[in-house]
Amino acid sequence: MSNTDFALAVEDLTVSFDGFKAIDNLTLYVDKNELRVIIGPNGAGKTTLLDLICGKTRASHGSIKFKNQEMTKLAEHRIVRAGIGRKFQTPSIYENLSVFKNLEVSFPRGRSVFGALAFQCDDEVKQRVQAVADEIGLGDQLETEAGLLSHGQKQWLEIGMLLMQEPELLMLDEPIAGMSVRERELTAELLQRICQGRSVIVIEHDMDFVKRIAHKVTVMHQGKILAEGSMDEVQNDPKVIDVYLGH
Ligand SMILES: Nc1ncnc2c1ncn2[C@@H]1O[C@H](COP(=O)(O)OP(=O)(O)OP(=O)(O)O)[C@@H](O)[C@H]1O
Repeated sequence: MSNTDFALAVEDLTVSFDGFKAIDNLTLYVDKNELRVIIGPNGAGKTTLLDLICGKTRASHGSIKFKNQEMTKLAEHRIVRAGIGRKFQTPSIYENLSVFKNLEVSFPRGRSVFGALAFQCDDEVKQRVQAVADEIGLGDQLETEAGLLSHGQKQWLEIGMLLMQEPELLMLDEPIAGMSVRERELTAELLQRICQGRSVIVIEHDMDFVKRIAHKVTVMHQGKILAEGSMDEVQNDPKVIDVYLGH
């Protein structure tokens, strides 16, 4: 494939587990500043697709290009460094550290041991921590121990930890699971803000939430793309109603 303007270009991607194709010759393009939601029934391959993009799982076949750079052969940390951040369902924050410290440790340090050692918490880091904390709605909770935050706040903190690295593609797996109604609203607003400077891919089952946030929806089924388009388009697609929304 030649170079494209897409942030992410996935082409002919396949992964087999013992002969079973969890992702089957899938092609998907995501624009810069786009918020894409992936929906589909259990076992459709949604999580596996994100695992492939972030390098946790290796493709059997096909290509994943991020800003025109091939990702399929890169180690996971190189994919992170290329600008891809991934949030899993369970938060992996440091419960006994403050919000400030959690964000501070996520600031990308110098790449060498010396860089890391010589690094001090200077104004640049403090400013970024404050900016990210404000973005995730925890700007006045910097000294709070992370373990004392609500479930929703912990999820936002983890998003903040990813934002500290300024990813150009952020991937989130069911970000509102377990959240209160108010937390869901705030998460929708947060996602709308953070996709203004980057692409975001969200896996989600809650259709009201999908309607609120999605620029475009991709429906997966049996490792393939069943439909793609606006929420209205996919919602009225008989194939989608048949395998997913009608149930
Ligand atoms: N490492 C693995 N080894 C074997 N099979 C796997 C592996 N990872 C995923 N699968 C299988 O691939 C299929 C797709 O799973 P995946 O978790 O990607 O689906 P999903 O669309 O995210 O589903 P859900 O909505 O339930 O999270 C499932 O049948 C699953 O059992």
